[in-house]
Amino acid sequence: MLKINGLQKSYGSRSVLQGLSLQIPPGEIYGLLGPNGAGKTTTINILCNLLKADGGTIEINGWPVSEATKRWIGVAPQENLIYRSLTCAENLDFFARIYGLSKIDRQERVQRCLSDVGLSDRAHSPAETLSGGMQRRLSMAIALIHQPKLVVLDEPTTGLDIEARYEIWDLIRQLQHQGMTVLLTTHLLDEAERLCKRIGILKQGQIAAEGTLADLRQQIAAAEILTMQTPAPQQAIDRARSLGLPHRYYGSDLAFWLPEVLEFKDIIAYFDGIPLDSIARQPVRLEHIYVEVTQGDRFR
Ligand SMILES: Nc1ncnc2c1ncn2[C@@H]1O[C@H](COP(=O)(O)OP(=O)(O)OP(=O)(O)O)[C@@H](O)[C@H]1O
Repeated sequence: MLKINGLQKSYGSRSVLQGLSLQIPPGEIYGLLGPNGAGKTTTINILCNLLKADGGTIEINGWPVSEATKRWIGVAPQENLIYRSLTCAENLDFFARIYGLSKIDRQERVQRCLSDVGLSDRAHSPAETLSGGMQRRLSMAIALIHQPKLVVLDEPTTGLDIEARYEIWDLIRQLQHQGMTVLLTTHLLDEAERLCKRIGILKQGQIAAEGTLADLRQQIAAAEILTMQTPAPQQAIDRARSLGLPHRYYGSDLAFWLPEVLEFKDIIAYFDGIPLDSIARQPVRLEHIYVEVTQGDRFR
C-alpha cells in the first residue's frame, strides 16, 4: 500500500530525513516512532504532497505521490483541523465539499462518519462544545470523509485521558477491520505495542530498527529486565558487572538485563549482601528497545 524509499529532506543546512525507507502492506497498522524532531511530521507532510522531498520516492497503491494520490490518504494531524464554531456535521460537510462529493453522497458520508466515530448524537453541536476526546474523534471522522485507503494518524491520543484513549484505540482497530491501512505516530509506547503490527523507530533520519515487537525483542540481548531500587546502586552495578549483567537507567530507574529467565531466588542470590528497597522482573517492553535504539550507539 505504501512504499517509501530513500526519502531525504533538509531544512536549510539541517538534514532531517537521510534515506528513510519503509513499506506498509494493505490493512496493516504501522507505528512510526522517534524522538521529538526526528522527522515524523515531515514524512507525513511529504506523503500528503504538502512538502517536497529532496530525494527518494514514495508510492501509494503503486502510484508516485501527486495531487491525485491525496485522495487515497486521510490525515488526522497533531493539531485537530476543525472549525470550532461549526457543528460536527457542518465540519464534515465542509471537508466533503472540498473532496467534491455530491450532495447525496455528502449526506450519506457525514451520517456514516459521525456514526463510525460515535458522534451521531452530537451532529448539531458546535465543535467547540465537544470534549478533547470528542474533538479528536471528529478530526478522525474528517480524515475518513472521502473513504481513504491509507489513514495517517499523527499522535492521535496525545493529551487525552485514558477513557478517551480507549475510544480512539477502538476506532483505530475498527479502521483496520474495515480494510484500511494505518500509519500511526506516537510517543506512547504502550499505544504502539497495543495497536501496531509492525513498528519502525526513526533515528538520524532513517529507520534504525523495524519489525513486530517479537522481532524487535530479538535485537536486544535481554530475556527479562530486572528493575531495582537500592540505596547502594553502585554496589549493585559492580556486582551485576562481575556477573556479566549489563545495567541501564530508564529515567532514574536502575535496571539490569537478564540474558535468560531465571528463578527469582537465584536473582536474589546474585545481589546477596546489597541493601534492596525493591526488586522486580518484567518482560522486555518496547520502552527498553526504544531507549536502546534511540540512545545507544549500536543502532545507526
Ligand atoms: N518548516 C520548517 N523549517 C525549518 N525546520 C523545520 C520545519 N519543519 C520542521 N523543522 C525541523 O525539522 C525537524 C523535524 O521536525 P518534525 O516536525 O518532522 O519532527 P517530529 O518527529 O514530527 O517531531 P515531534 O515528535 O516533536 O512532532 C525538527 O528539528 C524541526 O524543528
